[in-house]
Amino acid sequence: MTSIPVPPFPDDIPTHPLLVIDYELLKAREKAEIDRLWEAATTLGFWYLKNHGIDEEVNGMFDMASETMALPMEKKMKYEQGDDGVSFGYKAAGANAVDASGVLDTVQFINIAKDDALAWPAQARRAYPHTVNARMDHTIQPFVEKSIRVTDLLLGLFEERLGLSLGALMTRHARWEWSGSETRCTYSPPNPERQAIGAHTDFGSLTLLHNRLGGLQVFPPGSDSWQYVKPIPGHCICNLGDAMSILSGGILRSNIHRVANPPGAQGLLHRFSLVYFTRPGNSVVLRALRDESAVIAAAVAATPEADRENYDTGATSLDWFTRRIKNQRIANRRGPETWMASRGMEHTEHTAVKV
Ligand SMILES: O=C(O)CCC(=O)C(=O)O
Ligand SMILES: [Fe+2]
Repeated sequence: MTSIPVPPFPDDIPTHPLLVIDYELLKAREKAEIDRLWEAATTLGFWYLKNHGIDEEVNGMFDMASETMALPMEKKMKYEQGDDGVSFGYKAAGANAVDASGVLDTVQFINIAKDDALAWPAQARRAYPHTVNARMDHTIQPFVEKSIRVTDLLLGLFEERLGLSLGALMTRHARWEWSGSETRCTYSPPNPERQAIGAHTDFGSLTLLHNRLGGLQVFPPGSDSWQYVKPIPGHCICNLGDAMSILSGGILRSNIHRVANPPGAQGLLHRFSLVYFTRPGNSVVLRALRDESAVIAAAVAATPEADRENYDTGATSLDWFTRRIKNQRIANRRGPETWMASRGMEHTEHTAVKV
């Protein structure tokens, strides 16, 4: 599927510009580039990353996604993630709500735990369809390894800028600790009427997203509308999730986003996307690290009293993740309150309503 040409993203549709950050310059510790990363991370919390070196593995992952999604439904359902708040495995279309009124999503996922990719050929967390197993060692493992390498560099840079000691974030994302970190392939058929994925902030720390078609939209701070983020070949879209916002006392931004039908002629195509989510180790308590950084302590002190409790959740990463996944599942829905119970750091005025 990598060679199928796609119609271009329309040029008459407004898009939200993101800063383009060069991974090679970050690796070389170029101060000007690290400054731009910091600007992106503390304003919108989204940026493009070029020269990440994952392209070949990304192509293989898209092939794995189409092979997996083409399996008969009863095969895929054998690996369904279930309703208990675990996200590894397959998710069928319509298993999650996209808003408080309970409208159903249109997206399918295959989510593969970082712990399974690294443990292969042993099984850590769960079993997967043969289309996944067949590509574990030459596609999925290298993709996960490279995604971890990129993520570790970014976490190290954030540690420094946040005034944390060396390893303060890294040890909270240790590769050996079981976590919700996973790679996800998404598939959604054309549907101009419905959202593929409802408005949300990401649950974990850092997301690396490889998009070929449009459809991703952000709701920028201070804006009054959803805006598309245009895919750029060879550039991944990075964004920060709730855990980084909480650990940093709100200095790093976890911005709300969703997936709508791709615009223009792209809207007639079947959409696949590929994500690597880094989430803290299961045991990590989600609270601002104010006792480890004067910068973070000052940020929390400057937060309005009513919002300060957001930075001391009392939840472990596992609790946080399980609650959010579980309460999105339509099978667990009792009413709008179930959707609200799935919420994290979303700016709530934009999340419960259809905009
Ligand atoms: O498919 C996309 O463009 C974004 C997916 C996403 O936001 C997610 O899976 O959390
Ligand atoms: Fe997301």
